[in-house]
Amino acid sequence: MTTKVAVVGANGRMGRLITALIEASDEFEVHALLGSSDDLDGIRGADVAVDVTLPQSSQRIVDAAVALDVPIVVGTSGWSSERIESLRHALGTSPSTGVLIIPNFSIGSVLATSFATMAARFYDSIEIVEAHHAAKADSPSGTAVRTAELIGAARSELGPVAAPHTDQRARGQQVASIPVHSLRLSGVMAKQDVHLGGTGEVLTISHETISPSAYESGIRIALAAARTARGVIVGLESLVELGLPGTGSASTGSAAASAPESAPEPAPAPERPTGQAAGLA
Ligand SMILES: NC(=O)C1=CN([C@@H]2O[C@H](COP(=O)(O)OP(=O)(O)OC[C@H]3O[C@@H](n4cnc5c(N)ncnc54)[C@H](OP(=O)(O)O)[C@@H]3O)[C@@H](O)[C@H]2O)C=CC1
Ligand SMILES: O=C(O)C1=N[C@H](C(=O)O)C[C@H](O)C1
Repeated sequence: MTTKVAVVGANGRMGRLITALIEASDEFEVHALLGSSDDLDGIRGADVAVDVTLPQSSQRIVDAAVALDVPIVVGTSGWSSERIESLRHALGTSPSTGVLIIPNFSIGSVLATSFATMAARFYDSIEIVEAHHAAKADSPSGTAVRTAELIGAARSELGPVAAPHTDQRARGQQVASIPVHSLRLSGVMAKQDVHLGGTGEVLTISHETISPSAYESGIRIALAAARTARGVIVGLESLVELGLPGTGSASTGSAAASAPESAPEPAPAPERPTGQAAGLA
């Protein structure tokens, strides 16, 4: 039985990638391809919808999917922990459908964020530098916001990071007290460096997406999981067993706050015998 998917944002970069992936798959089929001038009622009857649009459009699309009882995977950025909490509240205690908010479909990015979260309580001086292609509409990136929020939660007993002179504009935008600096550059796809400064040392956790193919495995995992999920689920790490302390659906901080009401069993950690995402592909 194939899963019928409605792609919202089908004309965009991610929408085209997801459509091509569905069309090449035996597991999924296209139910509808929706752009900004299409009626969201086109989602009706799909097994799963996926939203890859703009932060300012995403809430309305999620609301439409929930109203039609169609589970939705949200790849669009802009879902801060505050927005997620109000969505969770709106869905109530026994939701009949699922909303999977996946700030980054790349397993490497999710691992890098988890590593930074693990390291966060050992360093008081932490800043994030993210770089994206020049056509990206929003800043800071959804991944940087998620990373900063998870770091902030991991340090909840330690308090804010030590970030001097944040009244000066060039010091970035503070998210959960962590300065985030956004570059929008030709030649870059997506990159994030988390710098953790300590006594006599700096730990830098760096991840770079060099091809959109990095998103494909995560997209397949999220689409497959969405069909039976209930409630709000945040992050690929809730769907894939990373095997790291302090990660997964039983994670700490805002990841715990993101624990799904009814998530599917996490997929086992992918085996990567060739150094590629073999187990995820
Ligand atoms: N989670 C992840 O791993 C990733 C997430 N992203 C995020 O995904 C989002 C999309 O990125 P990208 O594809 O590069 O962006 P693009 O600018 O290429 O595409 C955005 C698309 O959104 C469509 N759109 C806007 N509003 C609506 C609406 N109300 N209904 C239907 N479609 C709408 C536009 O449609 P039209 O052309 O018809 O006007 C446009 O084609 C961004 O938020 C980005 O940050 C990106 C990469 C990876
Ligand atoms: O717009 C993009 O390209 C990306 N957006 C997401 C984000 O805002 O974090 C995910 C990835 O970084 C690519």
